[in-house]
Amino acid sequence: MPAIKHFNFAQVIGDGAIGSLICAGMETAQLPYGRKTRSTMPVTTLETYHNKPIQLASDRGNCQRLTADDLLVLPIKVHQLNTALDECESALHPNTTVMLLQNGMGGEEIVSQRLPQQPLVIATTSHGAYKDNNRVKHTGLGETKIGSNNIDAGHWKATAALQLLNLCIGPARWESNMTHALWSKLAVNAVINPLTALNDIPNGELTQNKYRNEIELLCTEIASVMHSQNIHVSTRELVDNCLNVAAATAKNFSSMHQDVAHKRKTEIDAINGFIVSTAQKKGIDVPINALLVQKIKAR
Ligand SMILES: NC(=O)C1=CN([C@@H]2O[C@H](COP(=O)(O)OP(=O)(O)OC[C@H]3O[C@@H](n4cnc5c(N)ncnc54)[C@H](OP(=O)(O)O)[C@@H]3O)[C@@H](O)[C@H]2O)C=CC1
Ligand SMILES: CC(C)(CO)C(=O)C(=O)O
Repeated sequence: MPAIKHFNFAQVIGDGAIGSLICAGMETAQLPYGRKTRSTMPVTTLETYHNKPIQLASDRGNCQRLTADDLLVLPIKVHQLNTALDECESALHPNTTVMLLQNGMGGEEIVSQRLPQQPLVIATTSHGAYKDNNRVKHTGLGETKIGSNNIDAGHWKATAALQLLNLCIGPARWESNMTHALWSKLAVNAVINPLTALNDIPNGELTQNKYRNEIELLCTEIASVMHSQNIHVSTRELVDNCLNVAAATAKNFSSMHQDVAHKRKTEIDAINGFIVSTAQKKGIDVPINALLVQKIKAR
């Protein structure tokens, strides 16, 4: 069997929760990586799920010059992508692979409009991590899906990206239909994130009966928008999936809950906002999603 080719170097943008998990995986596997951070107190340590501390490589303020055999990892929010690309675009080779890793939609469009020829892989993860000053704690084990609309699964860059994610936030698997995987995750985030943020509750509380009606109405809207994108799921499947994730992450406070609590910009535009704008284009009414966008923005 031929040896797997790795990326020569991975440039990770930010020292966020998920980015730090990825760096810790590369640190452990002794793969070359760099971090571009901008905080006054950058993350130095990742505490693993089993409480083992891993020291991360020192950060640098700039993106390093990257070659065709390197990887740019963007584990940042959709609304942070344009700034990151402004800062990194000139450091990219036309064949540097770019990896997107975030909740919500719109990231692929931003990157492919700005860098239409760039090899691009898109990933979504259900691992949980929490950033507290200069430490990140791996709080929940999950899995990661990855796919691409411009690299074949057999290309070495696809294999290398999958291998990297398996080392850092595995188990990871290649999805031939990433659009489907992203919509499924979007549906979960569109229910759990705003409802936990607005009701100030951990994820597990959403399994209580008093939230069931709102969750069902929300999932009915989301299922009809997904249907308009040729993704055929029933309201029942969406509700069950949301409740399963809420139960599996019962003690977690969702990322939107944390953003609201810390008065940070939320990802509502890339989550429920994306559902609303997709629905508008198709002439579908989604009043509950629209109301959640309004309510989160009013926080
Ligand atoms: N944390 C989790 O458990 C999970 C998160 N996700 C998703 O993954 C994505 C990332 O989440 P998470 O890691 O939690 O987010 P964080 O806010 O912890 O991480 C993003 C980090 O990147 C930094 N950053 C953004 N742009 C730049 C830039 N141009 N240069 C340098 N640093 C930059 C931010 O800095 P600053 O603070 O200054 O903005 C921030 O520290 C989100 O879409 C989230 O929804 C998905 C699954 C689970
Ligand atoms: C899966 C879930 C809801 C876990 O909290 C999440 O992705 C988030 O908080 O953004």
